[in-house]
Amino acid sequence: MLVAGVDSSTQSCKVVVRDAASGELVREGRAAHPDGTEVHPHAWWDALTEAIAQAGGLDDVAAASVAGQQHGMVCLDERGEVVRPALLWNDTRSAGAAAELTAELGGGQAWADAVGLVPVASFTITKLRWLASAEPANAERTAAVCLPHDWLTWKLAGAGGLAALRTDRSDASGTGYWSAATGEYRLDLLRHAFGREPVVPEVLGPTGTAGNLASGAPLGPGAGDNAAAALGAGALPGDVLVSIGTSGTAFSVAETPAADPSGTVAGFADTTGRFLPLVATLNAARVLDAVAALLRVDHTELSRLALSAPAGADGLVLVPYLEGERTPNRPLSTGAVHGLTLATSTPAHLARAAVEGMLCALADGLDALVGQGAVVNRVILVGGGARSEAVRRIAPEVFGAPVVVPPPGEYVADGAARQAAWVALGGASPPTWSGGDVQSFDGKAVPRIREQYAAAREHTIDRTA
Ligand SMILES: Nc1ncnc2c1ncn2[C@@H]1O[C@H](COP(=O)(O)OP(=O)(O)O)[C@@H](O)[C@H]1O
Ligand SMILES: O=C(CO)[C@@H](O)[C@H](O)COP(=O)(O)O
Repeated sequence: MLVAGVDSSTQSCKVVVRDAASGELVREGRAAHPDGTEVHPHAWWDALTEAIAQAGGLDDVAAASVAGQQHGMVCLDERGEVVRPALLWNDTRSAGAAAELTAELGGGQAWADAVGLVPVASFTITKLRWLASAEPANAERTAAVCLPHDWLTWKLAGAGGLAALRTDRSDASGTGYWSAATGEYRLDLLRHAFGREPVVPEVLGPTGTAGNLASGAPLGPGAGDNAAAALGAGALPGDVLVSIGTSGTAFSVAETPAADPSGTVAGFADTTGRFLPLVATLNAARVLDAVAALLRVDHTELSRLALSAPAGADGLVLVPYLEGERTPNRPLSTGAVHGLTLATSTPAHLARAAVEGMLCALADGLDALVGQGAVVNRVILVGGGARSEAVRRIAPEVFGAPVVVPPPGEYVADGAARQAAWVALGGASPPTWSGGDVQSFDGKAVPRIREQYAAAREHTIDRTA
């Protein structure tokens, strides 16, 4: 029996077809998404269609699930047409709306108590407030609001009217108007932010059916991409996953919901009925892409250069806020390089500083997770950036914990496929799939890297345009 999993992530769409019982990879496909922080959902549909065709189609799968980038605002009119291009999780134009909403409810503690998170520009609720004030005509036409994975699932199921929209706990928990702790929508907060109450998707449990493919096979509830990665990588208690994709994320599966009034840790839900406390940065793999482009080298050479410089890069520090930042909440910030001397003005030092700076921002996130009760026995590194040898070797020096890297793979799409297998096979828990051999990296912590980063990270300037 075959099942399919989809990862509609920021930069691309990936489809895997796996054996439901063993997890063995049978077929796969992928297609690129357009650049930008505002993307028309039709571009995701085109990429999904292409990736499905590459993967040999879905006619023979017993179930399928879609995972996707979180938080993106997809507005639909009464007929189910898309009202405007979606604002993605990394679009910072709603930063002002986030500050307004936080103040209006009485601050971070009130939001953490209500929905387990404190508004920042990434979250859907702030984008809806922005829409209501910046584009009132589009807000007026909006009859329903959903997320990228909800919309793609709905399309695969035949787009049968707004009442057919479905979502899952993990993605609902990133909207700002659904509480992981209570499992209920906070439609009062949605109304407060948007001025009225559009249709929102029904939230399914871990193996609920969101609709059916043309073949009649069920579609699982799907998931936010980070929750799907946790399922795909088979994270255990004491594991913290760090994903280095377009976003950098650090998260763990927890038995109790998080409610961090500082907003650093978001109290999301997972795919199994548990919780997923998570810290996200806006700047991860693309920092390495940018520095590789600057140095006119590919990723293999960037990695070689980084590993040829000493730990700490002789004091050269790169603060990686190239896209503004979400954690810490500095949407207008730019990146910075500190510690330039004649000796540190080399490609190797800059490459090392880029890897260290990107990882230091994530290490700050790990500290925050520990502050919310997470135990870090080991870090599981996934995402495109985890393919870099320099990232793998430098990560334990920065994180101060052993790092394991599962075999290169599409862990988000795999998590979606594992959810689909759970839907197809039934049972109290998802099927056990063997994950393959992990590589372990046990380098000793080098505290100086984080100390010099901590001294440098406040010294940035805001963008002027
Ligand atoms: N060997 C590598 N070293 C560093 N970065 C890499 C490497 N291979 C891919 N990447 C980067 O990983 C990113 C894609 O990772 P992925 O996890 O698929 O992102 P997303 O899920 O956000 O679309 C791209 O920015 C890509 O350039
Ligand atoms: O906003 C978040 C998590 O809160 C991001 O992690 C998005 O879910 C995008 O993920 P990638 O495309 O970078 O994997």
